[in-house]
Amino acid sequence: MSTNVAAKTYMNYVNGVWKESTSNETIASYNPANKHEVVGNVQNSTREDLEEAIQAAKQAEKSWKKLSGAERGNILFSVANILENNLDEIAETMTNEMGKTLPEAKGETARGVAILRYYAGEGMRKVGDVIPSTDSSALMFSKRVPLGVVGVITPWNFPVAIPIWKMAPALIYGNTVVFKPATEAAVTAAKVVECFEKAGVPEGVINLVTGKGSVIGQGLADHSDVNAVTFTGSNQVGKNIGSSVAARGGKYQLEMGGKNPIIVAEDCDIDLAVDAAISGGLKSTGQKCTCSSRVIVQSSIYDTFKERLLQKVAEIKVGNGLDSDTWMGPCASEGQYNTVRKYVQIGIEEGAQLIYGGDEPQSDGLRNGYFVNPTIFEGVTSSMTIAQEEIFGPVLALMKVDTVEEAIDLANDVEYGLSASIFSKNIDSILSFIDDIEAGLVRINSETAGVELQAPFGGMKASSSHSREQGEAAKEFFTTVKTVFVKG
Ligand SMILES: NC(=O)C1=CN([C@@H]2O[C@H](COP(=O)(O)OP(=O)(O)OC[C@H]3O[C@@H](n4cnc5c(N)ncnc54)[C@H](OP(=O)(O)O)[C@@H]3O)[C@@H](O)[C@H]2O)C=CC1
Ligand SMILES: O=C(O)CCC(=O)C(=O)O
Repeated sequence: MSTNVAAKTYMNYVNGVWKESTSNETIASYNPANKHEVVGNVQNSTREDLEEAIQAAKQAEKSWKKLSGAERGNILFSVANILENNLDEIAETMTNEMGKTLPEAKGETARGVAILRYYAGEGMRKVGDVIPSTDSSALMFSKRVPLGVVGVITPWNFPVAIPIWKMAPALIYGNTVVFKPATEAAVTAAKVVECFEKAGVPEGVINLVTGKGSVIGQGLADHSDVNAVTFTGSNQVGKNIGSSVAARGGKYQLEMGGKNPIIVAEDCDIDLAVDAAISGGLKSTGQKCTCSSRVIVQSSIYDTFKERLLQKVAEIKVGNGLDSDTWMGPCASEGQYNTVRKYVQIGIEEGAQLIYGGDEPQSDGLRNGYFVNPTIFEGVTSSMTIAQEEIFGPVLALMKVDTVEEAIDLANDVEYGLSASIFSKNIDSILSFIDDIEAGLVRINSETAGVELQAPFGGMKASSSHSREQGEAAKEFFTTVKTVFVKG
């Protein structure tokens, strides 16, 4: 493990105390825009550290769940205010640590603030229903109660918003949390947890344990005192976590990949569709599970669409996310960079035509980062790897079809079903799309990415474990129901 002495070292947060791992080892987190710069060091934790955190969370749940929803909500309102006051610093850390541009990082942090306020308000809303009993002298009602200890395992691509959209609902409904962030975004995660500490969240209610996924993530999945696990990340890891938690009777929720299509119908506003393909496919360097990666275009407008797309993509400025003129930052890590390069090569070998990018920007200032240019393939068919597998990079695959029906069939011809969009002015095409598309997020004349915190979020098919996150849907996952029968 490498520790950089010049960079700050961040501790675990266990039972209200910032503490070192029993391993006495740290892991350095590097800036993907400059691989020689260490953003911070985080603890390389052990199962012993995790055990302490889980027991602290178990103990704390007894009193946390006894607070009223309004009391827990007031604490979350304070966390929101503290996060808002530290927005610039946290966003800058995010940009340094995983590469997204500063405006995107600020937008995401502001979204974290809004999510916290939404769930803080949830503390004043109902947690049950009165149900008429067949016995006229009895009172029957349902009451939602917390699950207990929740393990939160998150990825690096939304290092503020995803942890908050899992932890805020877990906490407001009375659960306690053990949080294992992605190692590549663990410094940002520590700064988010500092906001919870400063807001006075009682000891043990939220615990941060950084370290390897195979040790800490798997440890959460296996531990019988962890009542539920919520995960966002890759399909492979998600499936393993799901089966580990299910094997011991725990509850789990998985949000995983996407291979999201955007259908460009011949009657659409082509400029709008071009903007959506670029924004939905290339923002955040294509590292969103909701990113558009397949652009399915009707043949009658294909050439016009392609020409305008190429014109606009040529205007994209790749660079360090902190520079104000950068539109697209680096890949988040060497691993992601290698993955993108690998898929570009596979695309070429399988016969797709590379019509833009596929290489790296040549500017001297970018030599030390994991930069790639936006990339466009055409002549992509559904059997090709780049039409089937999640790349998680700035790569668009253009596919040509004759009809909207053909487009919808092609759109559905993947194992994933997270988000899908159509650009059309024809109400029949739009209604068929809404009915027939296999996706949890169905977007009309709007890009595939972009999630609203008050609405259910999740996918069909291999994209999720069929549950939904965010909005009121979170209540389903983070609580269980008691049916109470009272006879006087
Ligand atoms: N749906 C989405 O939003 C995301 C999808 N992905 C997809 O996954 C690919 C790989 O990205 P990657 O970061 O490796 O995603 P992972 O699924 O490996 O990581 C997600 C989280 O799971 C943890 N983890 C890793 N291995 C295990 C394990 N064996 N048991 C329990 N937890 C584990 C990670 O910890 P640690 O960081 O320590 O490894 C991280 O906290 C991407 O290229 C992309 O296709 C990635 C991120 C988000
Ligand atoms: O599109 C978004 O805002 C959310 C994307 C997301 O949840 C993810 O990439 O994991």
